[in-house]
Formats: sequence, structure tokens, C-alpha cells
Amino acid sequence: MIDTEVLSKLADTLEARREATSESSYVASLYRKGEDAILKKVAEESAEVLLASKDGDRLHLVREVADLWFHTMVLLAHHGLRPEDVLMELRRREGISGIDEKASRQAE
Ligand SMILES: N=c1c2ncn([C@@H]3O[C@H](COP(=O)(O)OP(=O)(O)OP(=O)(O)O)[C@@H](O)[C@H]3O)c2ncn1[C@@H]1O[C@H](COP(=O)(O)O)[C@@H](O)[C@H]1O
Repeated sequence: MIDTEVLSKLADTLEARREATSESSYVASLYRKGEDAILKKVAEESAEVLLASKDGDRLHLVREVADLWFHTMVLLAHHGLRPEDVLMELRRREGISGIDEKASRQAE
């Protein structure tokens, strides 16, 4: 089983790319283009996930989800956030049924 170290290492690389040039780094070029360009990539990769799912090609789906995760991590880094922030939120939700959570919101 792969642990979450791969996410932390990638997040470290994304932070380090703040100092890189657009010519040497795809991530630096995205930072330079700004939030709208990053959001456009997230939207494009989401659409590619949908197409891969409908294709029924599992390897294609895994690769497109990797592209989507990667670009959402660039978005998090743009906001000064790390994958650990998302993992903590998922940890917080552990064992809370979506049905119970929705019911508690409707009772408010
Ligand atoms: N995981 C990734 C990763 N996944 C996808 N991509 C790039 O994301 C880009 C967008 O994918 P597309 O399929 O949309 O291809 P495209 O049409 O060429 O893209 P656009 O020109 O439309 O932006 C491609 O250039 C991919 O190579 C990635 N680029 C970098 N990483 C990681 O980020 C690190 C830092 O990358 P650099 O900043 O480039 O050194 C790397 O060492 C990797 O670990």
C-alpha cells in the first residue's frame, strides 16, 4: 500500500516551484498565469475524468484522476494549503455517514 508521503513530497515540490522560472517548470508557469488558469486546468481535467469513466478504460481513468489530483494540489498550493489539510478534513469525517450528516444539516 502506498502511503500519503507521495502527496507530501509533491506538495514540497510545488512549494519549491515558487522560486522557479516558467521556462524550467510547468508548475511555475501555472502560478505565473494565476488562479483562473489553474481553475481552467482543474475544470478541463474534471471533464477528462468524466470521459475516461464513460470509456470504461481503467488505466485511462487512473491517469486522468492523477492529472486532476495534481492540478487540485497546484490550486491548494496557490492558496497556501497542503494535501494534509484535505486529509485532516477527511479524517474528521471518518465514520460520519453522509446520510446522518445531511439529516443533521436539515435539522438546523
Ligand atoms: N504530477 C505532475 C503532473 N501531472 C501532469 N502534469 C502536466 O500537466 C500538464 C497538463 O496536462 P494536459 O493533459 O492538459 O496537457 P497539455 O495539453 O500539454 O497542457 P496545456 O498546455 O493545456 O496546459 C502536462 O504538461 C503534464 O505533463 C504534471 N506536471 C508535473 N507533475 C509533478 O510536479 C512536479 C513539478 O513539475 P515542474 O514544475 O514541471 O518541474 C514534477 O516533478 C511532478 O512530480
